[in-house]
Amino acid sequence: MKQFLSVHDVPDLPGLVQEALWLKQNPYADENLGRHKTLGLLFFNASLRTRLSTQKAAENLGMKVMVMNVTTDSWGLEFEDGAIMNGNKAEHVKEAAAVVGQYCDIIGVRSFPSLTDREKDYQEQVIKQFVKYAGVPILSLESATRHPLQSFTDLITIEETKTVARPKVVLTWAPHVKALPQAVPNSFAEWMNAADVDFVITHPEGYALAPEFSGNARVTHNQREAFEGADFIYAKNWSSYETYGQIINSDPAWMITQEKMGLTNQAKFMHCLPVRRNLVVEDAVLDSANSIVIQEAGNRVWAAQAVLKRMLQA
Ligand SMILES: NCCC[C@H](NC(=O)CCC(=O)O)C(=O)O
Ligand SMILES: NC(=O)OP(=O)(O)O
Repeated sequence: MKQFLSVHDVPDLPGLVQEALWLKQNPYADENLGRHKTLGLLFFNASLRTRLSTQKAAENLGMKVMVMNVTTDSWGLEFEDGAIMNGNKAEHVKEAAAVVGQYCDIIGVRSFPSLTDREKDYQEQVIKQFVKYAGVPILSLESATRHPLQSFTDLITIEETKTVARPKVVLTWAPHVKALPQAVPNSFAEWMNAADVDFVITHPEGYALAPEFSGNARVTHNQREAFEGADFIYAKNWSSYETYGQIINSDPAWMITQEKMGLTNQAKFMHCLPVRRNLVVEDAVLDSANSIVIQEAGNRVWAAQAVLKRMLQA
């Protein structure tokens, strides 16, 4: 793989899933593959899981890792072509990406959307500028519209915990106090549509995902109906795509409760984390035996390791 920005960069999805599950059993099998190779991780936004799991994955492959919180530790970056740089941005991405490319063999980038300019966010300007100017392969650590390492993790977690061959997987919107990106649900939908699962999305009116991501998934505004017979409940808040970046519903009735989990086929509860307790999901669900959020976060290592392995072999 020459880059990892979306599921479209994966030539054989079942093969990559098996690779990640194999690496979970054999974490040090490729400990010399990344010898003398350096991974740079650039964060424009906060992270706990992505930062630590990707670093651990790279170290399991023998890579050296450099991590930078770009917004606080480096120069303000300009992304507009032809900009007259007389404001507070000291460096253009043309130089910055190319320079980091001199030090690193692979560069990971996390950059959230503005949530103010839909067209610009969905053009993925930031990560695409890194692809254009870095001169080395780029790994998405969550971009404006996608979080492929998370979605890949979610798929391997479903694969290792499913009890039926073709599980019913439900992506459900849940309330939140902040306007959050659509990256996680977009990406989850894109990966589930590419996998062999029965995929359903449920959200309040006005929260439809961009059609390029929801694809042919079944969509319902009736959360209880969606939960019936589900094998996996994947909860996530997102801000509206239609009324771009806005919170247009905060109805607590959409919170995930034990009572609603009772409608399912003893579904496993999933969330990418961080999650706000008793707002998105009640304590009783997160603390139940059916919650697999910690296992899911643990699997971030194996997803990242499988992807980095393929990128090193490219
Ligand atoms: N990387 C996983 C999710 C990151 C981000 N969540 C957040 O910003 C939560 C922030 C808060 O709860 O204050 C999101 O939804 O895309
Ligand atoms: N799920 C996830 O990406 O977590 P972080 O934002 O903490 O990296």
